[in-house]
Amino acid sequence: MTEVALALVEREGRYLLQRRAASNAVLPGLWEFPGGKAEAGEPLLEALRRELREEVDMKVLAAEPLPPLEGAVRLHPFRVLAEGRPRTSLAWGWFTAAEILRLRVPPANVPLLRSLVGAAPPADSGPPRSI
Ligand SMILES: Nc1nc2c([nH]c(=O)n2[C@H]2C[C@H](O)[C@@H](COP(=O)(O)OP(=O)(O)OP(=O)(O)O)O2)c(=O)[nH]1
Repeated sequence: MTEVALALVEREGRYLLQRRAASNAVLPGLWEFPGGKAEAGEPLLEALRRELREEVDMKVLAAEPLPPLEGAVRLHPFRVLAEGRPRTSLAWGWFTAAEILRLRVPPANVPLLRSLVGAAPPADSGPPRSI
């Protein structure tokens, strides 16, 4: 099974999304969380760090894993505290989970997005701490 690390970078209730290139053979034009496949033997947290750096030039400061989702690939979402501003040649933006559900997204993301809508973190929960 292909293991994919996803970065849920949330700021003020909005998540960073980027739009996959229209030319991408896989899920063209869909709005996704930054992330990608772990290489052989690569720990998920390393894949998360590498993909966030490669895709949006941001640095992971802290990450907390959420339950994985099984589909064509296995998605491993992490709540991520990241440093910097996104820099990418793809279209990108900050969206609430409810807004994301109105965009074209990978089908496997829908249950995750629903759980984010239903479980907005309490105001005092603070940013992710573990790493
Ligand atoms: N990045 C990302 N991938 C997702 C999301 N939802 C989802 O089903 N996927 C799937 C699509 C792909 O099958 C897989 C990620 O593959 P990818 O092609 O983006 O991976 P990669 O960056 O490692 O790219 P490559 O080296 O294979 O070109 O996970 C999501 O929100 N973000």
